[in-house]
Amino acid sequence: MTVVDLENVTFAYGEQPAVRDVSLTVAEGDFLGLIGPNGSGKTTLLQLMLGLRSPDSGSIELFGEPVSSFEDGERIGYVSQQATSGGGSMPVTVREVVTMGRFAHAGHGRLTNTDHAAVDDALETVGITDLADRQINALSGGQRQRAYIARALASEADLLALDEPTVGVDAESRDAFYQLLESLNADGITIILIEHDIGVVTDRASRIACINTDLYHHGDTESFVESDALTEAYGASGQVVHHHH
Ligand SMILES: Nc1ncnc2c1ncn2[C@@H]1O[C@H](COP(=O)(O)OP(=O)(O)OP(=O)(O)O)[C@@H](O)[C@H]1O
Repeated sequence: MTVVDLENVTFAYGEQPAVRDVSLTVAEGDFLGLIGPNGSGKTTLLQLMLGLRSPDSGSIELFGEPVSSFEDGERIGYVSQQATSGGGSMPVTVREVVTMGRFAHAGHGRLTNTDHAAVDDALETVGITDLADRQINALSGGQRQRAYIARALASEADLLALDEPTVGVDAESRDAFYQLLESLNADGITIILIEHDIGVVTDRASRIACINTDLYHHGDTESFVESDALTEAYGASGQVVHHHH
């Protein structure tokens, strides 16, 4: 089954396109690494895929339907850069954040036992049961990311989209975090991951999309490693791996 299908998608903020004529598909069960230099359109492309931005031209389907027909958050867990960087000062607990993932299921009624069980399961899966009653803003970066993943799991998302989720996370937590992603992927959740560390992407992802406004590569990780796409997309600057902060 095709989860995301982009055909000839172009998007510009002003005159200059951020994403140009990109066509690609993400299949159920894929672990897609989305890479490219700074400002190359990765976040924009991800937001287009999720229906958070409308393309200037081209078409986008999610789960075989036009992306515009999807309700906010339906079937999708999106962990944005802002979500994990600790922005927002809402005094909410981890349990409340994860419970928000159930609102689509609970409708306007009260949360059922099934909802509470789904929240407990999600907290358990990502290993933060002991943090459930802490304020979300009092967590470390890595713990906060797990909380947002748990929210996606509680919503029974089929697709998890993450935008540089390990910025500011120490190496050990980062490794554990990517192991969690791999095990979720093995359980059948489709993953799209923006990550600036190319070594991490080629180690973990089954497929790679490499962009710099234009799409330079889309295919399995092995064919990417053997191709010239990396040097072509990153240009002569030689800036292959960059670090934020
Ligand atoms: N809201 C916006 N308004 C205007 N221009 C924008 C906006 N967001 C992004 N851009 C521009 O569009 C281009 C693509 O940005 P985008 O954030 O998609 O790239 P990115 O690959 O995710 O970057 P990074 O790796 O630095 O996070 C950049 O040139 C950026 O300056």
